[in-house]
Amino acid sequence: MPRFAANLTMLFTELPMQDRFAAAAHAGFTGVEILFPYDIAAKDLSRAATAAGVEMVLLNTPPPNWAGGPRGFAAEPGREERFRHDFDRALRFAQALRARHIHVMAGRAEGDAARAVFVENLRWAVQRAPHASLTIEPINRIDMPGYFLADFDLAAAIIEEIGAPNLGLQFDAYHAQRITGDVAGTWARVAPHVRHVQIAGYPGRHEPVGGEIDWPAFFAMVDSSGYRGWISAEYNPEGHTEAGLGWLPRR
Ligand SMILES: O=C(O)C(=O)[C@H](O)CO
Ligand SMILES: [Mg+2]
Repeated sequence: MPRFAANLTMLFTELPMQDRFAAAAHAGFTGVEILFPYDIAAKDLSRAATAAGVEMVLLNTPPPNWAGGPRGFAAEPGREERFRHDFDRALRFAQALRARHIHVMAGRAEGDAARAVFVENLRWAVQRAPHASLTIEPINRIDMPGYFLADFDLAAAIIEEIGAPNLGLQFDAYHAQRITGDVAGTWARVAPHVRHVQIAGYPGRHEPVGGEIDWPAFFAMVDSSGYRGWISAEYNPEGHTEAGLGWLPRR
């Protein structure tokens, strides 16, 4: 059975960030992720994670603008220097937090030049951080207009092309359903590349309960595929976070 992590950027927002670690542990999560942790000193976040006894699972490459700013530069021609600077910053945070994965965000771009730059930047990153685990995540363009990586087959092709042991796929079931309408079929195609999973109900991006995704079947499929990584709850709670955690196994 995979382990469950709480995305602290979206869950437990009733509390200040440092208090969300303990709240997640109390609720039954054994791991946490933060999309953009850069506003708080890494040592303070690390202390909170250690005190709560939770593992830091993932963070994103900057910039840290969750409120609608750019979402990375890895696929943007002409922004290679900025990408490398941001990547090194993410690496420092990931090392300080002992984070398992770094999600390399592609940013807004399109076309062959963007694909080539994305591949080139990822090749640089996997060599720059051979001991880090890097992920790329297809994100739907309705929620994130213009985002370069919005195709699971393209992500799988790029991972195969680069062929690095420290690069894999971040499979967000919400985006998979929104992009393809077939989360199960998409999983079946790309499962060998998956090294991190995120979940949210579709439609609505709330708790993984009901809606278009058959959650018991999804968890059974992920489990039987041999995936042994983390499944992270990355959704906007309908109400109070705690009140919506009935879906979490082993509580
Ligand atoms: O939007 C998502 O699903 C993500 O996981 C991104 O990391 C958000 O920036
Ligand atoms: Mg996601």
